[in-house]
Amino acid sequence: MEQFEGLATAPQRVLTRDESVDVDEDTAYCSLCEHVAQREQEENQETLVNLKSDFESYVSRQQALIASLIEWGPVSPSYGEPPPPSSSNNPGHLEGENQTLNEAALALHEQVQELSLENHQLRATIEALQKSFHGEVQRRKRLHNKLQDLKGKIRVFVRIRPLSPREEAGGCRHVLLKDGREGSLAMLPDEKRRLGAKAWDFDGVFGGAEGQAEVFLEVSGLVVSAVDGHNVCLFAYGQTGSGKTHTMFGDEGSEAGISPRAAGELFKVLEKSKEGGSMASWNLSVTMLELYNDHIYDLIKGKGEKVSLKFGGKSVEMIGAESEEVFSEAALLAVLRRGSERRRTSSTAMNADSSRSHMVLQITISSLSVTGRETTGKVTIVDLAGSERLSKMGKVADEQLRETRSINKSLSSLGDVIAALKKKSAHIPYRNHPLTALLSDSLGGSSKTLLFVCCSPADYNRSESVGSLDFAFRCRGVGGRGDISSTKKENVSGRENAAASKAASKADSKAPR
Ligand SMILES: Nc1ncnc2c1ncn2[C@@H]1O[C@H](COP(=O)(O)OP(=O)(O)OP(=O)(O)O)[C@@H](O)[C@H]1O
Repeated sequence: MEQFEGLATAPQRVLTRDESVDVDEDTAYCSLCEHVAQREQEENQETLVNLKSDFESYVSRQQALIASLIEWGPVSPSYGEPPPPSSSNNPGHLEGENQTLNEAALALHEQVQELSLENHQLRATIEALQKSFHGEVQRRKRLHNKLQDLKGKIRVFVRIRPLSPREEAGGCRHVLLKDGREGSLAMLPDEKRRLGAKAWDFDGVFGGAEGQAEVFLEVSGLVVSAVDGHNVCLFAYGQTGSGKTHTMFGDEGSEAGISPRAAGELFKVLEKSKEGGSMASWNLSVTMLELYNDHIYDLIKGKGEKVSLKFGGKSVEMIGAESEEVFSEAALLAVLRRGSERRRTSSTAMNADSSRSHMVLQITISSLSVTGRETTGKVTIVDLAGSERLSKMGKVADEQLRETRSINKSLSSLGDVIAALKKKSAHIPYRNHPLTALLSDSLGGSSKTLLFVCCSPADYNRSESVGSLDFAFRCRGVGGRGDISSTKKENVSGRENAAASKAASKADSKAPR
């Protein structure tokens, strides 16, 4: 019965169109064909198992009959007396039955051989389809990467928070307005201080009416890139109290920010890739660091656990940083919550719950494809501490003064790195500050960066907003679409910039605030 060996070990995995990793039609079609062939093979397999069992029962019945024939028939010389002439032990009757069984077994054997051949052919079809499916998966990855790079290696979005109740009560004026064109932003002139209007073009502008889900739509494609093996950096920059932590972490439910949404999306993409048949296994680990007064602390281990940096050839090693493996979205969210609670905050003139440190969250995704290809990508999420002008802080304690100076120094190092990347300098000063050293493998090169510049819309924050937006505009020039943008300079002598002023007044009349 060797012809049955190995049939029970035929592949059992079934692919469905829904489980397909991507939206690419060719891949979906390929996956569907594989599914159909697989289904057919499974049906054949079931028939074969039934036939095998029938065949075995015929053979055992036949063997029992032969045994009876030997026992009772005239061929058996050991018995002197012939058996009594009953139908059950009549050798003539048994021989007839044996003949019928022989014929049935022969017919079954032929059927089994036919099905075995068909099964073999189906297996070859499945192998060919699987090969083509894996080719399609690679093609989808390359196209997705190309698309992300075409959008710009550093993409810059502006998020303008709504006026706070305190600002509204104080009669603050809304001076930052979305222009009609996508990604255009205008700032109203300040006639009293003789400051002209300004306008910028970014990759996108989110006003106060756009919620967390809309913001995340710009990020989800980059989460797929990280699973595909690229380094992705998402960071929030802006004045204190402008909405950075709200954007990067947010609150529960619909107010959840980028980090918890990215956590959910990561697991969704990983599970889909595994079920879709392209990924054999994955591993996800997370580190969470705080950079406070130029020192790095581990937020996973606990408050006060210092981390140091060791510079190798092109790499930077984090000594003392804990990397926690997580296997579910809930576990990753629990790590995020724990780390966020440990972060240093204090009350400032601008924000009652101001983050006084930079927070760097790194999620590393390693995966193994079914063809044996190993891939590692990383999502780095940075919630920068708020930049604050010392002159605006009023009377503050020495400690707060030191914090603010350290924050401003690190942000200026970040600016230097961006400027060097923009100039395509041979030397990029990543190592000048622990913040930029930590981001060295996620800023520049082939990595993809998405910067959210958060701004207050209020007139009394005008100069801080201009500072943040000018910084953001400089960043946008690093690779991609940003290279072809232009900005209109503020007219400091008091003469109005006509184009910017027109954009500002147009935005003032129709843009949602
Ligand atoms: N888009 C938004 N919609 C509604 N509320 C917002 C928005 N952005 C920020 N806020 C609210 O504004 C306040 C300040 O925001 P947040 O703490 O995120 O600022 P921040 O830039 O992180 O400040 P800091 O640098 O001082 O830590 C919070 O109460 C937050 O809920």
